[in-house]
Amino acid sequence: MVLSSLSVTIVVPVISIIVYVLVVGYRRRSRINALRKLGVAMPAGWSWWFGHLRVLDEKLKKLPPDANVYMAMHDIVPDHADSEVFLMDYWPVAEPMLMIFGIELSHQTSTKYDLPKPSNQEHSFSPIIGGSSLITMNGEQWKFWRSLLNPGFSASHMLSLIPNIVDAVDVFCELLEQNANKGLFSLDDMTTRLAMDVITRTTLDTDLDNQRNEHKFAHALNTILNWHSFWDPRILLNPLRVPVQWYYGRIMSSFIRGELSKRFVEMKRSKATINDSAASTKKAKSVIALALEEYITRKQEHDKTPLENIHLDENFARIAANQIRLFIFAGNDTTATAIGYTYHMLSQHPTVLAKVRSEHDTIFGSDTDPGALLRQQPALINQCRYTLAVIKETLRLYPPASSIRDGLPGVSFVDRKGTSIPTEHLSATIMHNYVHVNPRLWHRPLEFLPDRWLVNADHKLYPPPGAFRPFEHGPRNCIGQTLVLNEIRVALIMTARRFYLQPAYEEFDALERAKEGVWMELMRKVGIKGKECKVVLGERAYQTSRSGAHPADGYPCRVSLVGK
Ligand code: HEM
Repeated sequence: MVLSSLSVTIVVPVISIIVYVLVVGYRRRSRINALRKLGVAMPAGWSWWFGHLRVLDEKLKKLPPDANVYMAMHDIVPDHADSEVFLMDYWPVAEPMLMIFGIELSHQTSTKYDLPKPSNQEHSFSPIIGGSSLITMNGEQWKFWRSLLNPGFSASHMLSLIPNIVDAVDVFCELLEQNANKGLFSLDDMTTRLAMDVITRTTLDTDLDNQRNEHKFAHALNTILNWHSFWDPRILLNPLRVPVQWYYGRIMSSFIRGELSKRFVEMKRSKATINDSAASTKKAKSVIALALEEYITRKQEHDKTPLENIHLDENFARIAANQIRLFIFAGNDTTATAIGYTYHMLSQHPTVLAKVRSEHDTIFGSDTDPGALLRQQPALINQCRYTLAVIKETLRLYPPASSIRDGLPGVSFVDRKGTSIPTEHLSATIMHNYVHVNPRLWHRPLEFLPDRWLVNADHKLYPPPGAFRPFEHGPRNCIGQTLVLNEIRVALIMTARRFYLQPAYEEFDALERAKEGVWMELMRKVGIKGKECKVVLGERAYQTSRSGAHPADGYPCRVSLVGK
């Protein structure tokens, strides 16, 4: 009797789970079949049991294990040039996804239908960001926060923050000088620390001095990121992951909440003394200070609350802290990568580097301190048109991010062949890497040609509207794009004529081989261990899957002083 009730307790749930999996599985597989019948493009090799996972696995096997997963699409993309989209079915691991690499479908995703951010994104980002934030919000909540934060990122306000960037780049120069004519160092590590200092200075008005010594806040974020993955079961199932991320999340949170409270008190004080000339000639306000100012103004005007009675509402403070964590997360790796690849491109194209230097000589003079000039006249960066062209061309070839959205019931895309694709139950990703080198859109797509950003609209090289989208288009475009373009320009203006940076991968690989020892060498010689693939599409500094698509192995590099 006991045995039979026990078996009922075990067998019934097990059978229910199996039936549930079969029913859900059947329904999902049938949807893919229906899409196939509609003519939706998808790579060959689809299986009823594993969707396109085996196709993906075959492609990934040809790449280094840390290569960016989008690289696996390289052979598949040309097969779908007529539709400029294909469906990858990640069953049973994830939702099927439309992989987009044309302008029209990108426009439908980001602008025409402005599809929502994936519903599970908030949960995946939560250990890093702490909860709800701009990048995962939708609807009215997103509108409220975006309108509050937009003024802080406006072009004119960003210009007023150039001196903060110059301060951080000054430290970067000091560290490059210390490394000059010495051993190998990781450029990626240095640009990541620089980007962190710039973001915290500009968004929070806090100097972490993280470039000289890793700050506890940066350490906490890096540790959380090291324990984070969107998909890797080895990380996700590790029982230590949750407590580690919780512990370091608390460190980040308490630091930001402390800084936020300080800024709030400062803002109230400055508002109370608004007519005091000493207060009004203060230095430029950080992004969050402007948001707090707007928050106080709204409280005063809408709720008629007197200034002295305004307090930082707990709910507002919690989400504001998440927004700052988001800025630091969204802006740190991506910007660091963009700076690093810009130096890489200059190192590979000496004539371009010469033109950049000559532009800086013309605008800043050949023997002045460009940092000091920029502090006084930040608008000078807008005269550096060729420098900007170099940065854009780098972002075209090495975009650090992509865009993922959820489909909606009733919304159908139309691909270039005219096929209608119902988006319900699908996700859609705009693959910047492939939109940016789509040969239908770009002339000489794989070549690094900054001049394409300076030619007239009737020139063959002229970029077609909507084809360049590293920061995405539409209402959910990147709020930090002006900051990024300013930061890289300032970095180049202050370094390009002073330093000469060269990648040192061959040397790095030789050192790594030497560390492996005799045993591994023997295994390779007899063929037990295969030859390691370290190049992707001819590039040793290939983009990896680390958030922001960092260059492989941290971009080992050497630096020397120009003319010495
Ligand atoms: C090279 C550097 C950067 C690149 C390539 C980049 C790229 C992007 C892209 C593609 C999106 C849209 C994502 C989507 O559609 O799902 C985005 C959104 C966003 N980015 Fe950036 N980003 C960069 C730097 C920054 C910086 C420095 C900040 C902040 C200081 C920042 C803050 C944000 C935020 C808050 C959003 C969400 C905007 C919204 O949904 O309203 N990003 N970024």
